Amino acid sequence: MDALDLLSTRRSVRELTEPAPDELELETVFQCATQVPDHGGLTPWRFVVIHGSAAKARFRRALEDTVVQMKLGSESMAKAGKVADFAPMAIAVIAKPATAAQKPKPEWEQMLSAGAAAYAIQLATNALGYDNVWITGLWCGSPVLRQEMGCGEKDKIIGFIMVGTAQHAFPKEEKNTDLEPFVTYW
Ligand SMILES: Cc1cc2nc3c(=O)[nH]c(=O)nc-3n(C[C@H](O)[C@H](O)[C@H](O)COP(=O)(O)O)c2cc1C
Repeated sequence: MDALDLLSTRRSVRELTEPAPDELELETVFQCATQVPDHGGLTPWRFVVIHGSAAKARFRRALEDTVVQMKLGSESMAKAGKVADFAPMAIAVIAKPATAAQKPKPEWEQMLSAGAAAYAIQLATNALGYDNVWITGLWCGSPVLRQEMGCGEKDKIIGFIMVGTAQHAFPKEEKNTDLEPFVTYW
């Protein structure tokens, strides 16, 4: 797919089913995710792939334990189930600021690099023919998920890229944004 076509027609998809990328395709996806701009070469990102029945069961348990631990109630428990079943694959993107680096860069810059990595995962999976959506919700702040994913104090789960194949065909058209409010030419 032409790069500009991909960038100008990308859409999030919320109804996702099998198939999801295989191991070889994931290698490509993470090669793309790790080519993002990265001031100082600090590699401030980590990725956790949740795929397959064992991983999905672990994810579900962590989501449900979050609801119990944070006393969030039955509505959130239902949401936890939906997140667990959202897609055949979830990729957690964790911003891992290298604060102890010899020449650290501001944390906000490192967060943005992780955000770029998340977007690269979206674009790369799209380019491979899959669909996805980036979600966050209260799950990103979950102490259970943070611990399960080995987050340090400064680390932030910045999203879960839910990946699979669109259940229904959908039109891919350019958004044709009215650019006037967003762009100034000096
Ligand atoms: C950091 C971030 C967090 C998001 N969190 C959620 C979320 O928790 N739930 C949700 O439905 N959409 C969430 N979205 C929005 C969707 O990923 C998507 O971008 C939005 O629905 C617009 O669709 P589009 O990407 O096709 O334009 C989030 C987007 C970003 C960038």
